[in-house]
Amino acid sequence: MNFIEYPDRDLMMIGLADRLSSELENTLLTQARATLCVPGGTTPGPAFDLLSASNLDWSRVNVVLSDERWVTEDQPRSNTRLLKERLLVGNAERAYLQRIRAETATPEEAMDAMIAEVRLILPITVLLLGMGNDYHIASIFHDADNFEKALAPDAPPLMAMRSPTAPEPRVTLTAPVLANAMHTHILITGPEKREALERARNLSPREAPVKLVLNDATVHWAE
Ligand SMILES: O=C1O[C@H](COP(=O)(O)O)[C@@H](O)[C@H](O)[C@H]1O
Repeated sequence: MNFIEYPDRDLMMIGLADRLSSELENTLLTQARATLCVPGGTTPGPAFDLLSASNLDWSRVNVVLSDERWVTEDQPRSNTRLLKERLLVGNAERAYLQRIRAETATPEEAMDAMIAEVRLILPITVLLLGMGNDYHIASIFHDADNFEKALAPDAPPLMAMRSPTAPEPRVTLTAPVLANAMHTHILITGPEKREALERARNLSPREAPVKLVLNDATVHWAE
């Protein structure tokens, strides 16, 4: 694990956006396309604002969420809504959005079609993840119904998840896909998440899902 502590959140978002942009740009020197995977939630918005202005050839970039809450896009908790409002604007409007949300009542009804589409944009070139205080990454919650299945080496790339601590059904990219990313970054803020991260270092992936990717990740933290 590489841990970067920044003097404040603004500088962290600038440093992170620069880093993600450089990694995508370098990949596009040798590959036709690159895939950027990003989290939802409350933390990454300012990094998205900066990244969306980056002077990349966004028409060659696939963007996919690490996970989605099964809510409609008009809901504030929709991660797709966050992406559309904060990342896929400006220069980044030309990126291809691989959706992991469909207009079906349950994730299961759309799962086979979404899995087939997600496979087309793998592997992930640049992975940005958030982390909850309970150590979850994407929507891999240790108390979720499909937790063990999502950790299996032969897990499909996308799975439905239901956790007693999550108010709605979720879909999430699974452990093999996340662990196979070329570049991995974790974005966290505040003392509680830093303490959780320190604890996670001595836990197993079953106790702390962040451990699935932590060893190879760069963690970006500011108070
Ligand atoms: O529910 C989610 O939570 C995590 C962490 O979110 P944050 O609000 O604490 O930044 C996020 O990474 C994930 O994508 C999201 O669906």
